[in-house]
Amino acid sequence: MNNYLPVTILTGFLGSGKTTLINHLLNHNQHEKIMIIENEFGPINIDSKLLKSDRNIEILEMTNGCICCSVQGELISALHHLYQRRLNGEIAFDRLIIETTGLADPAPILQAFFIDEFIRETIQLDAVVTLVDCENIINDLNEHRVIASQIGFADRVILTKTDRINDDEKIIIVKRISNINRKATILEAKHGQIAKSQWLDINAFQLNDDLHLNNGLFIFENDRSLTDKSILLKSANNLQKSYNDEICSYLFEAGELDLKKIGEFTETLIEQYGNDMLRYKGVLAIKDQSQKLIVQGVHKVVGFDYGQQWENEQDKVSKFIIIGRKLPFKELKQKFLLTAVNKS
Ligand SMILES: Nc1nc2c(ncn2[C@@H]2O[C@H](COP(=O)(O)OP(=O)(O)OP(=O)(O)O)[C@@H](O)[C@H]2O)c(=O)[nH]1
Repeated sequence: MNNYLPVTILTGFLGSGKTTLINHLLNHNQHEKIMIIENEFGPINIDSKLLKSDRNIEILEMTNGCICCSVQGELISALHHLYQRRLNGEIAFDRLIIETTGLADPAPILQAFFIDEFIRETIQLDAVVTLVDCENIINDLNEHRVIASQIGFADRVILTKTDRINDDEKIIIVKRISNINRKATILEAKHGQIAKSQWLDINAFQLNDDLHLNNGLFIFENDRSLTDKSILLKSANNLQKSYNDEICSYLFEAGELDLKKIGEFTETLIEQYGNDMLRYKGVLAIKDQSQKLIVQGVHKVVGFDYGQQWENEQDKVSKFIIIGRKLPFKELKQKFLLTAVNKS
């Protein structure tokens, strides 16, 4: 065991299948030891009873309230404590999963990883994984705002209970989720069955140039390569329904950009709208620069870095995606386009 400690935030509304997924992971992952932080409302944590006790699992329960509103500080000190005990050899585990209560907005949980310097430097936030209960999602989305937020923050959305719906219903659900979050890869798990490589060790918070935009459901052909299950969605092309979800994806595209102008645009954007920007990522082509400029952020926490080289001139297209709450899309698009270099 080394000091490297990856953390996955697992969210999903009440009954969406979080415990079922973890149980499946534990049954098929004998080599790794997993620490789980569970957070439920109320004084008794029922979930830990449902999780099969196993040698390769330790559960830390946080039952004083919801992580998201009252115990962010408690989460931070729990993370410090766990890390230190692991370092001292008092407990051994290879990864940590934070299973949130179904009612939690992931924002404050995510923020804990950025606001605390010690955590930022020692613990690697791997990804936010959100489960969606396909049997109930359409009704629940309209009634519980937190679900759109859980989907909006996700790097992976895993559909559950797909055995309870037909393909047409699945298409509608996939479209609705894509409308909210076009950056997350949408996958499927029946009764928790999904390979761990599909939702663990994603490295979603590393500054890399992977800006994968989803248009549908994905399956993994082998361990890592994603294949668009487009057949399922072709029949849905005429489904042009627009949704009124508060949170949705905004995509900006242009050619080469002026570094100073895009810097100013991003700064103003974050200053004005950072609170309403759940996640965002840009892979940008900068004039006279052979490397891709990567921008990635959560609310007002943003990181910039140069990534790989562009392979050839024709590929130099700048893409910037924001998953946000009620942003003035037309106005922002116009401002983004103004940062482009005029080629004439
Ligand atoms: N039909 C069907 N049922 C499922 C599937 N996945 C989970 N379930 C069932 O859904 C119910 C809720 O699953 P849990 O894993 O307890 O969900 P949870 O997200 O941990 O629930 P909370 O802790 O209440 O938020 C259980 O009865 C599961 O057996 C699935 O793919 N298909």
